[in-house]
Amino acid sequence: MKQFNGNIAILGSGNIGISLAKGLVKANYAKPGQISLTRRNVDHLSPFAEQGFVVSGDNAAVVATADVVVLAVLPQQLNQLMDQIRPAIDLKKHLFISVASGVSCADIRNKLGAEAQVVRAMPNTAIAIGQSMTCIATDQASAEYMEEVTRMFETVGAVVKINEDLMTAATALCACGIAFFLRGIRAASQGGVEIGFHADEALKMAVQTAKGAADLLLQMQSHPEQEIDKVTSPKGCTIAGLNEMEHNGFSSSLIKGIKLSAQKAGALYTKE
Ligand SMILES: NC(=O)C1=CN([C@@H]2O[C@H](COP(=O)(O)OP(=O)(O)OC[C@H]3O[C@@H](n4cnc5c(N)ncnc54)[C@H](OP(=O)(O)O)[C@@H]3O)[C@@H](O)[C@H]2O)C=CC1
Ligand SMILES: O=C(O)[C@@H]1CCC=N1
Repeated sequence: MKQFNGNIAILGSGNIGISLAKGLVKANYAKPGQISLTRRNVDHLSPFAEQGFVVSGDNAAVVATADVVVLAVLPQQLNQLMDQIRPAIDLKKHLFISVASGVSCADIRNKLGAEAQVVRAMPNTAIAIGQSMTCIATDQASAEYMEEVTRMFETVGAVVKINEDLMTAATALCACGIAFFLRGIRAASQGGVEIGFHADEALKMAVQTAKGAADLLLQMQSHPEQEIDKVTSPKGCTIAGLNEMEHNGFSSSLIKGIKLSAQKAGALYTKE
């Protein structure tokens, strides 16, 4: 299996780029000195320089020193970035991992070269603490590159390999999804304040309750409704609250939001 013991360039070190860098270091996949971080406003990266990361505003220079190149700018910023790095690419050496929503491996090869090894990854921000749900896909990258990308993302969470045509769906469910669950926790804590708790204790209670719900499903490998059935005592308060939420569109709004996010994720990139 191909092993990358070399340098990783994260081009576009914003929210997800920095989360990835933090996660890879926390997981001991790489040392800070092996990870180069770029952005145009490079001053914003000085806290990371202090932690030992290489920081730069020069994408092409960083690519020249890297084995793995992570494309982590917005879809709307990607064409310009790829134009910048094209002269520095060594197609025999570089593995490209794109986390950009709605940009296909073929779109990236069209810009970087037909022989480019391109894998798409869709992590979420929990990658910073090793708890990402990351979906990965490729159309043409070799099995050994896919194995290495799997190994890399398995150090920072769970990995599922999917067909590339499902990547926008994965964006909505997993990458956007973490925000949906966070909003759910926030809403629960606001309910907790209305019924008598201080905000800090309500939030702590809501967070631990959400964690318990997720862990029940992970550890018992059961279906949510099986676990819900154990909570809803006949004529009880849980079913009363749950049905009131459903009358107000709880499941429906989550489903509709996920569908809209998936639609939007597929429309963020414009080919040039
Ligand atoms: N946020 C998330 O949870 C997730 C995001 N994604 C995807 O990751 C990508 C980034 O999203 P996100 O992190 O939220 O966005 P951010 O805006 O936080 O990060 C993008 C970064 O790219 C930098 N940038 C822009 N142009 C260049 C350039 N030419 N060279 C170097 N750096 C550049 C920007 O900094 P500056 O302006 O200083 O250059 C910015 O810090 C998107 O494609 C998104 O779809 C995927 C999964 C999850
Ligand atoms: O909101 C966005 O467009 C990005 C993609 C997935 C998460 N954040």
